Amino acid sequence: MYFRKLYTLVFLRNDTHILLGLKKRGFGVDKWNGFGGKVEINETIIDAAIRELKEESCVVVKKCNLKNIGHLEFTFEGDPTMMDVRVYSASIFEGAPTETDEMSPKWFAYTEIPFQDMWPDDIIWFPFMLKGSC
Ligand SMILES: COc1nc(N)nc2c1ncn2[C@H]1C[C@H](O)[C@@H](COP(=O)(O)OP(=O)(O)OP(=O)(O)O)O1
Repeated sequence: MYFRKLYTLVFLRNDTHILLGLKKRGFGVDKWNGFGGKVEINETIIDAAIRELKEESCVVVKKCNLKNIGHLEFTFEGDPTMMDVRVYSASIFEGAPTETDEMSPKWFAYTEIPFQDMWPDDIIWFPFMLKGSC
């Protein structure tokens, strides 16, 4: 039996590129990923997605411009917590992606995603996301 914990993960995209951030500390350090983190108590999932994106990249996105594109569940051997990750994408946002204490942002062409420096599961589900089939 697992204890479920809610997380968010946001990807900014345009027709050809996706914004990833290189995690500078903590869980997933030195991996490229979307922007996200834990949903706080008394916070909606979407508010958490907006807050984490801003904290980690300085980009502001409006609720109406966030599209819910997926739901991932991760478990780790010996850990009773299940990470319940709600995934969003947005192509309309305000501000320029800026390095923060947590993340260093960079745009990648869809053909040049750095899977070798990402979580190993990403190569399985990213292609579906990039094709727009989720
Ligand atoms: C295991 O595979 C994973 N793949 C991908 N692509 N993303 C993952 C995976 N496991 C977790 N994640 C995501 C989910 C969240 O967006 C982050 C983890 O959040 P974090 O622990 O950094 O949460 P914060 O609230 O920012 O934590 P601190 O404030 O304590 O730094 O990774």
